[in-house]
Amino acid sequence: MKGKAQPAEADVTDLPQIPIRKSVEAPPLKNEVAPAPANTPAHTGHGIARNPGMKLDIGFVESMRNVNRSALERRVQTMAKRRSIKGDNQAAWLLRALAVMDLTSLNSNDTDERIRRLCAKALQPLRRDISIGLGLGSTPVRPAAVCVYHPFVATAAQALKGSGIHVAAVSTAFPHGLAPLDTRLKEIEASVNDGADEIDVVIKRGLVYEAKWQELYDEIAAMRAACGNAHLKVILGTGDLATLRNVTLASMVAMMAGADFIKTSTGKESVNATLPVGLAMVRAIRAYFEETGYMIGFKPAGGISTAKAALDWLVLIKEELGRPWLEPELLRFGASSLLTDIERQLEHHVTGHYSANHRHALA
Ligand SMILES: O=C[C@H](O)COP(=O)(O)O
Repeated sequence: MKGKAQPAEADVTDLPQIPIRKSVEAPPLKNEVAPAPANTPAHTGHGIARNPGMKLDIGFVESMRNVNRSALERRVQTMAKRRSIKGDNQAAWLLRALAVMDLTSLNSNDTDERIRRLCAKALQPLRRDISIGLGLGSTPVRPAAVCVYHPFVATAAQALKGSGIHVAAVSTAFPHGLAPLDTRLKEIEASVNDGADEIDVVIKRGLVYEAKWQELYDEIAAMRAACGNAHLKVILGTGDLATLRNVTLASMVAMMAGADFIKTSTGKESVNATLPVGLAMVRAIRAYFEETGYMIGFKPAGGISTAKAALDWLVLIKEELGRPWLEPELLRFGASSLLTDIERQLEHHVTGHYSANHRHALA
């Protein structure tokens, strides 16, 4: 991915100071982080090697079949009850949520002008008085990426040039993914040519229903090849997949095919990102890491619109995967309206009162 995390961010969002009880920390991971080869072109700058993928291993995929929904739901409920993040710590976590955000606009009535305004918001996401009140000084805390439909990639790339903010494109016939493969691959190439350095692709959910794992693998591998150096986020459309077992198996196949991130939802399904689904996916990420040593990113997306929801997700990820997964290289929130609530909560932290939503308007 292009650019690097802003160095001073780590100071204001120093999560190890967050009072999460030691007993609920994620257990240590089995393997060491895979070292990045010095000449890896897409090396992220955080010592994280890009997932090269692996041959489809049906035995490994099938070994993940036994997903216990009620156990996952219980785990999620326990985490929510234990969470207590207040005051300065809460502000720090909210800044972290902002730093890992893919600020998104995926509306059928998007225009170049609207995307330019979205990019302006990404460049200066917090009102100046709030930034100063938080003691951020001139240190910008900004979203990791702006995420748009293909026709707006060039506009976003131009508006964000030199900022270090990535440009993500939803390509491959978003949100259903039902165009011919060749058409979808051409869309990826066009987005990369226009300046996208991250591509969010959707899978054909029917391939999961029919357990056509080889075809799913082949399609994702072809998409990865079409991305070149751009990073590939694979959207599973989990609300369409019916079972957590399907979610887990699709996650495994996507990672084996070379996904840099796996992402829950398009935001267009009737059920979008939920914590039990997220838990199933991060456990698949963990299993893949323990098997291969490669760290795959996670992007919950769709319906995450409140600061409280973002905190719940951050706690889940920290407890299940640990601190390294709280960096933009490994975590993103796909969200169109979350920034508004985060800014409101940070304003409250600074001033003690809330202002109306329209004072934090996005595009
Ligand atoms: O990928 C991102 C999602 O489309 C955003 O969904 P949202 O509009 O529900 O936040």
